Amino acid sequence: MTLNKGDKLRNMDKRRGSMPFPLHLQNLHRRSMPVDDRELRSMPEAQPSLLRFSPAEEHRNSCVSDSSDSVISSGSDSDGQVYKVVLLGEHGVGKTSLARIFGGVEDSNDCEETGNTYDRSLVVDDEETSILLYDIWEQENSQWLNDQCMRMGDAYIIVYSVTDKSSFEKASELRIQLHRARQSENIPIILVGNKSDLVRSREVSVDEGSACAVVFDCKFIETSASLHHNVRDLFEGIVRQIRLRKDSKEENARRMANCKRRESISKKAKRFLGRMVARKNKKMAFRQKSKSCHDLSVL
Ligand SMILES: Nc1nc2c(ncn2[C@@H]2O[C@H](COP(=O)(O)OP(=O)(O)OP(=O)(O)O)[C@@H](O)[C@H]2O)c(=O)[nH]1
Repeated sequence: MTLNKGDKLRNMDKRRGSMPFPLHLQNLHRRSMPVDDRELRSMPEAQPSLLRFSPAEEHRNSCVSDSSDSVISSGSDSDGQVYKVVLLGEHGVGKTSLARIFGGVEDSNDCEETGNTYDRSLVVDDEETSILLYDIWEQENSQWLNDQCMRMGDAYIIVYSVTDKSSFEKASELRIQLHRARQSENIPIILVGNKSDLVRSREVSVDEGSACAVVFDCKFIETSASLHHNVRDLFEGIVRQIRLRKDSKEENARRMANCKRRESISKKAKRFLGRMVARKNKKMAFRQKSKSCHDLSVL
């Protein structure tokens, strides 16, 4: 997306809102936008306090969504942390359209007024999580900004258009770049094939999308921003992926703490054999992974 570098945006205050998909109340949308490199550099880290509503506003805006157990509401998440989710992808694949649905801004006439960052607290599975969604990826204008994007996210949504093969290839490149930038980290990534409504001009099949996700070890979903198809699932999915990794990190830390006593020889042997079997049986591992790449609620 092209960043708006106007003074108007520079001076705009951060606002936030909370509302279920779909949403038409533009004035409730909150944005905080890093409009150029300098601003992004000087931008303070998002604090949960920025995301709190006044009680009156909270009452007005909180609401339960119609079809699932998710709510987009105000307030901070249970651990007080705000997770940064970054949208990546080629020009025109629908990043902004997806972000605007998330942010509750759908009228394109409001383009000038909206920024590149959207925050929402989503209640998924009865738990609240605050998400700051960044739609600031630029293909060629700023290497610094792109490097920053690769480093700053707690989770990533890599979007391609199912009607544009080159955007699919670009998505693979982005996945590789991300892997290089964050090698040792197990970051949640969802590969998104957007514009699934354009059936006749499809150039990338569902199978190609999911095979790519399996190879690149990430989750996969097809969406249509135009029809709002699977958009809710996408954002709930990213929340679940963030939580799953957080939980498994905590679990690992707990396990490490408990594992002060020495492992028995038989346990070590079991672990070693387990690894050998997994390595030998790559086909099986591939099949297992490919089964789960569509399930955004498991690791
Ligand atoms: N049919 C269809 N059109 C879509 C969909 N999503 C986005 N579009 C259209 O595709 C065009 C580009 O969408 P954007 O959301 O601006 O794409 P972007 O990735 O943000 O593009 P840049 O800002 O150039 O990086 C717009 O005309 C959208 O209306 C979709 O799911 N289906």
